[in-house]
Amino acid sequence: MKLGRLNHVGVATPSIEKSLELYRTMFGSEPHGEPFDLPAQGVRVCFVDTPNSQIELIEPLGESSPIAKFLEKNPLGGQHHVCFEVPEIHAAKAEFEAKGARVLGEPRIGAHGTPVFFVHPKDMGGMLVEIMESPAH
Ligand SMILES: CC[C@@H](C(=O)O)C(=O)SCCNC(=O)CCNC(=O)[C@H](O)C(C)(C)COP(=O)(O)OP(=O)(O)OC[C@H]1O[C@@H](n2cnc3c(N)ncnc32)[C@H](O)[C@@H]1OP(=O)(O)O
Ligand SMILES: [Co+2]
Repeated sequence: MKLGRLNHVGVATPSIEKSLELYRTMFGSEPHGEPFDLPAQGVRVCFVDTPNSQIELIEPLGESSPIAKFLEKNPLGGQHHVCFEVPEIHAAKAEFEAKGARVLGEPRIGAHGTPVFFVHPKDMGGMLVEIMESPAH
């Protein structure tokens, strides 16, 4: 499998509004659209565009949010995951599994409307990796 385009860097935050204020003040950046809820992923999301990728701000949604523990350990928030595109999600999942990496659950529809899955940070050199089927697929 070839490493695809870096789609986004996921940044966990206790408050999307406060993070957007930071991006406005520090970079003069405006959000790409309004924040929206993704209940199936347990997060509220908002994107900020960069010239070659996106920052994905994620705030916990609901009590069992997958980013709750991360924010307990990092109350200010911080870099949470990186997301790479692949042409075909099921082939990518099978390849990670064949190489012994722990895929966290089944592919689910992500913030860009295509299926995504996560690979355990302990199998990826300490970095949580999101794999996303390319929107062009
Ligand atoms: C917006 C939707 C979607 C998109 O389309 O883009 C998203 O991006 S949703 C993003 C949020 N969703 C997820 O993160 C789903 C996948 N995550 C998980 O399944 C879990 O969070 C996890 C990665 C398995 C961690 O489990 P958790 O219960 O939260 O914490 P633990 O304490 O058990 O962690 C075990 C171990 O891993 C270290 N860790 C945890 N998170 C990260 C991280 N983001 N980056 C690097 N390392 C991480 C944690 O510190 C523990 O290590 P030790 O302390 O050494 O045991
Ligand atoms: Co993401």
